[in-house]
Amino acid sequence: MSTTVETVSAAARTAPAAVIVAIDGPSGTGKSSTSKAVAAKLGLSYLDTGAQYRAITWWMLNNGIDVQDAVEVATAAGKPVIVSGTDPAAPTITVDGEDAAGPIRTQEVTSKVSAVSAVPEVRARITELQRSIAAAAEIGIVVEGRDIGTTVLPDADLKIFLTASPEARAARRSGELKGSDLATTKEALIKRDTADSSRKTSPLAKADDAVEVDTTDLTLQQVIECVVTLVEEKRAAK
Ligand SMILES: Nc1ncnc2c1ncn2[C@@H]1O[C@H](COP(=O)(O)OP(=O)(O)O)[C@@H](O)[C@H]1O
Ligand SMILES: Nc1ccn([C@@H]2O[C@H](COP(=O)(O)OP(=O)(O)O)[C@@H](O)[C@H]2O)c(=O)n1
Repeated sequence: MSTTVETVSAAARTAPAAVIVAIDGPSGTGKSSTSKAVAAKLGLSYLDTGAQYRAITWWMLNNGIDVQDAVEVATAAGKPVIVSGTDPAAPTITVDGEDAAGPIRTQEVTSKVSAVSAVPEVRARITELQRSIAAAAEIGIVVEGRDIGTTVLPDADLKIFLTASPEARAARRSGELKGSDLATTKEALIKRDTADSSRKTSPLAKADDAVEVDTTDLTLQQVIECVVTLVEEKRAAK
């Protein structure tokens, strides 16, 4: 009996303390790439909250919901079952048991997601899901989105707010979307940022205690190293 207790307390002494990292910012600033790499490097879980808002939007579109009708969206918000896999090497997302990783990235979902994510009932549902996933991450988690530092996890150990010029962000995004026009991509991106920043319920915003990192002139590797250093400092101080 005493051996078990001693073994457990020895393990507790050597295990790194769970660390919660919130990474927010507009589209194309490098949140997903940075968060995945940092989580993989430090052995943490990873949660892409944008994928969850995309997943609920995809479900609404598939189920004949008028996404411009906030009342209709609010009424349906509790129906889909969204499950996120938090391994940074292979993050997954399913809706009612169906793999949604591909379909949530279509232009149609991208152009509709801001309307759905602005509905308070949608945010309440997804926020609750995000908090339960973060609470279950024993070693810690990197959670990326728009309102993680301000609303979802206001007590996070470390909050990062990534920014970059609209030109840099549009160039990165159109590099991903084969054959897309830079000006159109930039316009769509600015429109979505404006909608996300101006909604009433938990808009895209930098938390007062977040560290702002402008990634415009940084390589992805530099951003990853910067965030890894900040997390390690927080871990050491715990
Ligand atoms: N600092 C950077 N420099 C150049 N390209 C980057 C940088 N950060 C991310 N990228 C690239 O930009 C694209 C968008 O990055 P992503 O991580 O998806 O951004 P977000 O999650 O903020 O929308 C990806 O193709 C990624 O590889
Ligand atoms: N925490 C979050 C994350 C995303 N979102 C919404 O989900 C959309 C898609 O997020 P995303 O992270 O996949 O977007 P990209 O950065 O990939 O373009 C955003 O434009 C927001 O409308 C949100 O409202 N709150």
